[in-house]
Amino acid sequence: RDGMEVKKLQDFALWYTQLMTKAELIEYYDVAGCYILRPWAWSMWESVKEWFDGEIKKLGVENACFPLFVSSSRLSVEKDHVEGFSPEVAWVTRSGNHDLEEPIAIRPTSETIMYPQYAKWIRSHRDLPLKLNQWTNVVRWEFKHPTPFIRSREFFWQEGHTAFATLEEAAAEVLVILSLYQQIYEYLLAVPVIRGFKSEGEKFAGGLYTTTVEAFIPPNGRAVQAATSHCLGQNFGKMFDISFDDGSGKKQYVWQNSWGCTTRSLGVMCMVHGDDSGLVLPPRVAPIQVIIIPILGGKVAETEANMVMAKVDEIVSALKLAGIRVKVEDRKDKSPGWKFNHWELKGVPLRIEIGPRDVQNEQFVCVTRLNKEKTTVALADLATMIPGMLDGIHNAMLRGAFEEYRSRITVGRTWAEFASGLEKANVILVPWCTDSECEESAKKRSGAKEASVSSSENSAESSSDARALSGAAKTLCIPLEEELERFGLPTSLDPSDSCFACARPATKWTLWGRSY
Ligand SMILES: O=C1CCCN[C@@H]1CCCn1cnc2cc(F)c(F)cc2c1=O
Ligand SMILES: [Mg+2]
Repeated sequence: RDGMEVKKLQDFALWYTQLMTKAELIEYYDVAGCYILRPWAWSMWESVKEWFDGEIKKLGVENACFPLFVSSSRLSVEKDHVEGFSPEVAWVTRSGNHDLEEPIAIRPTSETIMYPQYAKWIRSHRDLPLKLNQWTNVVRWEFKHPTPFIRSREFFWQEGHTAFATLEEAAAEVLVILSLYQQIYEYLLAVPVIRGFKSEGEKFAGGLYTTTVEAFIPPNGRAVQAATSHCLGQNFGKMFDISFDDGSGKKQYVWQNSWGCTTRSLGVMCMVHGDDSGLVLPPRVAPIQVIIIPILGGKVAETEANMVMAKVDEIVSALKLAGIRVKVEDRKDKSPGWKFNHWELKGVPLRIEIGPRDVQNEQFVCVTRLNKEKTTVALADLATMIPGMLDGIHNAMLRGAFEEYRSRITVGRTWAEFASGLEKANVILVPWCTDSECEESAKKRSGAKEASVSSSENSAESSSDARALSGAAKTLCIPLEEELERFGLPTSLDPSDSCFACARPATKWTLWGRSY
C-alpha cells in the first residue's frame, strides 16, 4: 500500500499528487490550495534558503521583515500595479465578531508595504544602494487548479527589493540575481533552466523589463517559470516618490529591482527527477544523503548482529565527519525489502547495505537511487568514495535532465513547424517579431481546438489535467544568447528571416510553449 500505485508517464498529475503524500512531503489540508509542508519538504526549502541567503549576503543584501498586512488604501496606491491582480487578494474583514473599520489585505507581494518606507529612508545618494530581502509567506487566492508547490494559495519565497542611483547598477544586479536563480536550479536541484527576457506581454506590468529562468516538465511538455528578476526602472520611484539628491542638488528618482524565488522550485525538482519508484533527490538538498540498512536476517547470531552494528556505528561517524547527512534504518518491525522500497520512495540518493559477511570481507554494498546500480565498496574507501559518488549522482541527474530538455526543444521557422512542435508537447524556438499584437493572436491561434486536443494525446497529461491547464502556447522567454549557445541552438537571425507567425521581420529567437 505504501509504494507508488501509478506510473509517472501513465497519469502524470495523479502520479505527482500521490508522490507528494507517499514520500511524506505534503499533507493535504481543508483549506483549498493550502498544504502542510512536512519536514522532508521543509528541510529542502531550508537548504535552498541557506545557500541563496549566503549568496545574496555576499552581494551586500540585508534581510528584514515587513508586516504581513497591508491596508486597502496602501495596496491600491497604483491602479495598474494591482488592478489586474485584485481578484487574488485575500482580505481580513473582522476580528472576533467586530468588523474592521477598513479591510486589511494579506500581502500577495510586498512592494506597497516596503516602498513608502523606502521613500522615507532614501533622501540622498549616500543612502543608496538600498538592498533588502525578506524570507516570507505570501497569499494569492488563485482560482486555477492548485498543485502542491507549483501553485498554492499560500507559498513561501524570498522577495528582494533593491534601489540604485543608476540604471546601469540596477541592470547589472538583475542578471547577477538571475544567475543565482539558475544556480539554485542547476547547482542545488540538478534542474536545467533557460535564462531569458519575458516579452512585453508576459513581463510584470509594473516594471521596465522582466527576466526569468524557464524550466521544462517532460511528462506533459509544459514549461514553468522557475524564478524571476525584474528591473522596475523608475516606475515605483515615481509612484512612491522614492527620490534622492544626486549630490548636485538635483532630485532623481531611484532605479529599482525586485526578484523572487518560491517553494515552486521544490515541485519542479520532484516533477523533473521523480520516477516510478518515487522521489529521486539531488544530493545537495536531500535531507538524508545516505541511508544505512543493516542486513540482520533472522538466522544471524547475536554476536554477529553486534559486530555488524559496531561497524555501522563506525560508518556513521566517518560519514558525519565527512559532512554527509546519514541515517541508520534499524527498525525491527520492517523487512529489508520494505526498507529498500521506503527509502527509494523517499528518494535518498545512496543506500548502504551491510551484513555479517560484508563486515568479514571489510566491505559494503552501495546502491545508487538514480539508476539502482549496485557497487561493492571497501570499508577503507568509505569516507573518500561517498562524497565523490554524491557529486557524480548530481552531475548525472543534471546532464540527463539537460539532454531531455534539449531533445524537447523544436527549432521552427514557420507556423506549421511551430504547430507540429506543440503537437509533440515540445517547446519551440522560433524567429519572432516581438510585437505584442502578434503575440496575442499567435496565443489564440495556438489554443484553437485542434492544436490543444492533440497535446494530451502526445503527453502523459490526462484529459482532466489538460482541462486544468490551458492548451494554448505563449512566449516563455527570449533566451540570452549564451543560453542558446549552451543548448546548441541557433543564435543569429538573417534580416530576411520573417516572424514564424506574421509577415513582420523577425528580431529575436524566442521560446514558445504551453506552460503552468
Ligand atoms: O515577482 C516579483 C518578485 C518578488 C517581488 N514582487 C515581484 C512582482 C510581483 C508581481 N505580482 C504578482 N502577483 C500579485 C498578486 C496580487 F494579488 C497583487 F495584489 C499584486 C501582485 C503582483 O504585484
Ligand atoms: Mg500570479
